[in-house]
Amino acid sequence: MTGGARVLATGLAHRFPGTPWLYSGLDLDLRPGEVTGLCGPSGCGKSTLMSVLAGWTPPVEGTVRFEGVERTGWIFQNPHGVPGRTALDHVVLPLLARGYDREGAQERALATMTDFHLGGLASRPYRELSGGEAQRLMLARALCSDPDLILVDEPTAQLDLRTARSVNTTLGRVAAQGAIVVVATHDPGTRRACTRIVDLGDYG
Ligand SMILES: Nc1ncnc2c1ncn2[C@@H]1O[C@H](COP(=O)(O)OP(=O)(O)OP(=O)(O)O)[C@@H](O)[C@H]1O
Repeated sequence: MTGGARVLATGLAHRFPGTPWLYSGLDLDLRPGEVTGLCGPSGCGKSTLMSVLAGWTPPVEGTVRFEGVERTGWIFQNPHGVPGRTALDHVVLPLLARGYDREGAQERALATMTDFHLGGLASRPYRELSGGEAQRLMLARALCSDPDLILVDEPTAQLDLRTARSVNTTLGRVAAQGAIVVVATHDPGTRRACTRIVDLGDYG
């Protein structure tokens, strides 16, 4: 995480072949510390825009400039883990892949999991985690890779109110640690956790 990252999108427009424009004329200037909520009705192009902001999908019109974005994390709506592996393993393994030794990786993973109120679940197999615990685990794992940009798709879609509230609080914490956070959501609670809302319905 460099802390000086910026994503500058200008004049974005997107459509799929043979279909109407999803959005057009969209400008975004995303900075660390911000949580930007992408809102709008189902099918308006939120996930498509996330893919454009991840640099995976080229925009049909417009440009996206990434400054100082070395690592991007994407947390999908339905997180997939390895059922028989522990919660801790899910956070440790990417750290090992980044060159941490086992002790260092476990220490960092546990500290981050504790931040996300998951410390007590470290040795629990992934298959026994609740939906909200799995979401928070994926956020903890993403944060451990020191991402400059984190894209989160519908993080509270299938969660109860209390768990959703805890996930929403987490988004602010991730941003406060210096990441640019972009979240696609329909949830009023998540909207309140955002520092800025982009309603794609305004660009249709
Ligand atoms: N590869 C594709 N080819 C053609 N159409 C696509 C493709 N991917 C998505 N679409 C269409 O583009 C539109 C926008 O999809 P997208 O998933 O970005 O919407 P969304 O706002 O994230 O929806 P939701 O809130 O339901 O998740 C939808 O009508 C979808 O069917």
